[in-house]
Amino acid sequence: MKLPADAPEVAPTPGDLDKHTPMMAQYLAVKHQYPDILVFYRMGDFYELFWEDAEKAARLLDITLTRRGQSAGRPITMAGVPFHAAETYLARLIRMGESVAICEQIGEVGASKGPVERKVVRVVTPGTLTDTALLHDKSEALLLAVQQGPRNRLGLAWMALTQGMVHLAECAGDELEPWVGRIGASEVIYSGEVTPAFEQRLKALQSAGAPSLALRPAFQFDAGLGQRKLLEQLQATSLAAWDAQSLEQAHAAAAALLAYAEHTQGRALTHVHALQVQRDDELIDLPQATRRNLELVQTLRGDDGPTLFKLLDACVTGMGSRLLKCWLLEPRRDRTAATQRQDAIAALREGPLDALRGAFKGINDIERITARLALRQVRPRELVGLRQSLELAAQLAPILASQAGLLGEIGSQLQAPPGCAERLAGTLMAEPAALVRDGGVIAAGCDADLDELRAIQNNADGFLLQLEAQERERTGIANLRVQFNRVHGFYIEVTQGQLDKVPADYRRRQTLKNAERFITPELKAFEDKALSAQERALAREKWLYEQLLDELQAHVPALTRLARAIASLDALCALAERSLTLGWCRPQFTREPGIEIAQGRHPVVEARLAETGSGAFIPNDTRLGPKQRMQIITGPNMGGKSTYMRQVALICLLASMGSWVPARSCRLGPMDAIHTRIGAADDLANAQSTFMLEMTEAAQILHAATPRSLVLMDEIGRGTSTFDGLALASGIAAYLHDRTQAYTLFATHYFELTEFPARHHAAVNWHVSATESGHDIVFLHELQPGPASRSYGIQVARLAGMPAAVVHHARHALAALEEQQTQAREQVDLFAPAPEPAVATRSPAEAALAALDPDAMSPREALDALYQLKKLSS
Ligand SMILES: Nc1ncnc2c1ncn2[C@@H]1O[C@H](COP(=O)(O)OP(=O)(O)OP(=O)(O)O)[C@@H](O)[C@H]1O
Repeated sequence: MKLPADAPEVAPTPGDLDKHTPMMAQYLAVKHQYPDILVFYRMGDFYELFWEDAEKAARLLDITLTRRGQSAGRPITMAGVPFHAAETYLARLIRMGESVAICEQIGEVGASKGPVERKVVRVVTPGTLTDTALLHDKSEALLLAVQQGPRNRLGLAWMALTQGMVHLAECAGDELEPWVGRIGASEVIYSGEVTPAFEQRLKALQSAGAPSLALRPAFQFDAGLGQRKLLEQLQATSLAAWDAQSLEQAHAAAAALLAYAEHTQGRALTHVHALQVQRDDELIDLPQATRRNLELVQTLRGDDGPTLFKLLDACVTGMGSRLLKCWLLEPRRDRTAATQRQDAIAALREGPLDALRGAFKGINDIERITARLALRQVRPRELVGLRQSLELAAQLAPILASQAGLLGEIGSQLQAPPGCAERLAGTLMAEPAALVRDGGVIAAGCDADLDELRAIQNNADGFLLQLEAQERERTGIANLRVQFNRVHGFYIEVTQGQLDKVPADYRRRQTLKNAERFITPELKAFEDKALSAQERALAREKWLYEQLLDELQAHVPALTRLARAIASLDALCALAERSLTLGWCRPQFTREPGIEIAQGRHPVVEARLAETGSGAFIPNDTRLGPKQRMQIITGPNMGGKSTYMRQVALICLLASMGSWVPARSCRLGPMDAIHTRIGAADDLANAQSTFMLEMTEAAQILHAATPRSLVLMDEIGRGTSTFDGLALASGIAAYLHDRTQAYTLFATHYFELTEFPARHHAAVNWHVSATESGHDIVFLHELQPGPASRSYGIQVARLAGMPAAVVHHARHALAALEEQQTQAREQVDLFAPAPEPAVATRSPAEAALAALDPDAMSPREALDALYQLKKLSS
């Protein structure tokens, strides 16, 4: 991997191209167009990288760096990856957030003087992946474009290239982080003209482990162009049908999004013809912290499981899994879709479930194959997969024949485009070669010319045997052989001892140690015919394949529709299967506010307990409404407080996505957000301490929550001294109770807080039960009314294997502390209303200054504001 000692080379600038070898000049011209990303430059069976690219690739991929020859007097450092293994290397680079321009040989070798013509055919970037081998089959690779508009507005446009749908949204400038977090893009593009502060925020997102960033020219972020491009993609005359006509900033982002996507694919996006506008008041808000704390798609340790999604994902197809994940992460406030899904689950449970799930087996990822077809990247074997899938999909619609509602609607969309499967079957071999360029892809009988060319090749064997017999007889050489190899073509081989019998018309082709190889005019003529037949057959196959792709383009919209219908059906079947297997019930939506759950369970903990045989899960009830909005939950460590709170949130989320829920019954009023403040991990990357993070998250919740939000507060205040923590916890509880009025589950170890309900009418004490048996503690995990009598911390420490001396010491210390506290207690009233804070009066200039947003101002506006301030302060 390391170069021989002397210095790394810096790539020469293209200014002095004529001093370079023709090939390096060609390379440098390509590299000049892609200065910031790696260029894979095709040379025969390898993709080569040069100079800095080579050094970077050698470092990232641990491949050998070599030095070969010179160009313009400088040694050429290079590193290469074999063409056939390129995908593995690409996948690794993409995972590291790198992008790669793939430069292929497009001209014929020897067609002209100088190097073969080469061209960048596509750019592989983390957010624009379409290659099945590079994609995770259960998640999308999303590209997001962000436009920083005036007046503190942001425009967002995003898409998965394999889906063909553009999403648009606009939000306030300070909402960038939650939106980017929610969208979960793999790559974010932004204009070269954003303010430095804005760019800094994007970079901070990136360092928090999120997407890779790409800077794009400012002129591409053009609202007018965006609107035109969207209309073109949608083949519509107005965006009004999507209620998207006034989203100017989002249009600007869409312009850059589509331009970048086209640029990476090297062609127009003919499969993109769907649009969805997302408004933040349409979805139930699941902030990043909530997704993380509830372990929806990733555990707190960053693993794929056990998570709620992993438990839910009984889908048979990748398309189904991806859609299910989307339902889970984007539940809607409006319950229409959720109710339709619940109805569908009920109907599936009644009958067609097993038949449908059986029929999904063997169906390939039609969605991704279709996108690759539209981008003309599809491989022969994927098309054979598509054909098989279309045949299998034909069995689905009859199973849904008698269904109404959502299932009936899906059933009507399960139509394969007429003639498509037949066309594929008639054109492609049943087991074609991996790549068209190798031949062996187009079926026999599909094209008369191809059949004829193949016949010439196939007849070669017969011809050679016949020629061999004829020549043996003519020359009397019994061991004469007529053969073929790739390098030398056809030849007649005669061993040393027989050379005197060689006739005059034999021309020498090659001399070996023990034999000579010859060619005759007759064999030469045959060779020309056979070799040209082979070349022509390959060219013909390529042409026929292109014809097939041309023809299939017309089916792309229908195939996309079919893929979506199968994905929905698969996701619904998964939910129905889960509801049956895990014993879930159908939740009821109500107009009145409230959360009522009878015998609720935490689905993931319950599954874990069942898996490990560690006993049954103890169900618990929940009742929250306008009169009882807040539960103060106390009880021992390990008692089940966190589990209980999370289970309430998960049940609400499952219900809102349209799933059935782990409970005996559930009634759910309107809901707009689920906020959680649970546990804390230091965010060292962003230089935030545990306590700072805890307070930041809590503050965000207090600002964002509404009476329709569910708030989970787990042990708030524990990150600082007891008094600070207790004082803050009581302040936060009072704010949530009096002002925010959200449904709140408030778990705490501060016993003082159990006095809170006495002064706050909508709060009530609950505790998780435990009993003592001797010195040991037994957790009952049952939620009971009233405060916990004690905390059992010392017993839990003993269970955890704490040395006996420490436990003994702790018992004594505890007794002393408790005595001291009883004496001090009466003097402090934690919940006495605090006097109103003195509000410092602001001068008019200060007020005007506070209202300014420098990020959103043009230089002209900034100057005007400065004059205005000067006037106010004089
Ligand atoms: N309802 C239940 N039924 C059965 N087991 C449960 C139940 N609730 C919790 N458990 C078990 O107890 C363990 C501890 O639960 P949990 O983390 O919720 O306790 P906690 O009260 O929040 O503890 P701490 O205060 O230390 O955070 C869980 O991992 C689970 O195995």
